[in-house]
Amino acid sequence: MRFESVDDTLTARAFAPAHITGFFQIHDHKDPMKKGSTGCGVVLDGGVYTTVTAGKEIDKTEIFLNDEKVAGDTNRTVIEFMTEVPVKVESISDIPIGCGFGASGAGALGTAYALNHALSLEYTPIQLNDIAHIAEIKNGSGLGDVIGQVHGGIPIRKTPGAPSIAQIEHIPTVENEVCCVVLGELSTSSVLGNSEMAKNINMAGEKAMKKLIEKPTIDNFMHCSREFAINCGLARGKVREVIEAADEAGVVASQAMLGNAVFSIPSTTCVSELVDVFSEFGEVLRFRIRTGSVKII
Ligand SMILES: Nc1ncnc2c1ncn2[C@@H]1O[C@H](COP(=O)(O)OP(=O)(O)OP(=O)(O)O)[C@@H](O)[C@H]1O
Ligand SMILES: CC(C)(CO)[C@@H](O)C(=O)[O-]
Repeated sequence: MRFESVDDTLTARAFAPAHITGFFQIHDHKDPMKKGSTGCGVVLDGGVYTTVTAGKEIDKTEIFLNDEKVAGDTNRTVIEFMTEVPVKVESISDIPIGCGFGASGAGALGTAYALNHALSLEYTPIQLNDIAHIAEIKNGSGLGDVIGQVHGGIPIRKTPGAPSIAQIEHIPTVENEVCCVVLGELSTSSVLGNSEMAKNINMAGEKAMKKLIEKPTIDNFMHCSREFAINCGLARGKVREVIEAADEAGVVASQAMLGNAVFSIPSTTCVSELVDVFSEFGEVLRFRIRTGSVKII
């Protein structure tokens, strides 16, 4: 692809939603198409807006997140897979980074869709979804977020692997409110790389999945997630305190995987009580469930 003049700029913008995992099981495989997770999570109306630009003035690929230059390894893997043209990727996130909201998956999906549109590369949505999944797997930044993000709502990921092969089923939902409080960051790759933790995650994840399948409701999803977070040993310290404070107010909350953050999907009558409890620990972030998926904007 050759750009004749500086006016000859190609650009496109995409939105990809956040995905909070409630519980999961790791499924290792040497083929990134088959590696991933099973589990269940919720897709939010907040997420990452990604603009991709190519042109004569852009001679090397650079990635920006919230106006700061970042390594953007997962985004880079997406780009290298799709084109040799250098591009500028600018993501603006209205969700916290490194806190269990699937920002890396949203960035990968947004990059894939915007790049495809900007350069008219003619990949299909199915291919773009798989490319984003493979980039997450190769960089250890996520396992199943991309699958959730492309389906919207509350997808139960019943089999692992890339979006084109993973089987999902939805928990019926309207666009309920999701409340969150963030206590700090937690690196996804550091948890996934700890073999003792991975063993505990898999034992607790299997139990949670069995229990959810028996009764696939939002209420049961929150109970299964809470039990998972405590059983696998990830919910400790302040995260545990927030979960217990919510218990006292009669609302089930759990940890956003994998982050130092707590989330809940309260019934409309409990929202203000939950917000009061969460606000004692930090700023309360309020979203709605997004039943749609990625979009070019
Ligand atoms: N949209 C993005 N664009 C560029 N870099 C990103 C983006 N999202 C996350 N990162 C980078 O990924 C790293 C955090 O990855 P991590 O997977 O822990 O975060 P996350 O995706 O927000 O959380 P989780 O996967 O647990 O939901 C940080 O170094 C951050 O700079
Ligand atoms: C590993 C994970 C919890 C990190 O966000 C997520 O990608 C998932 O559910 O597989």
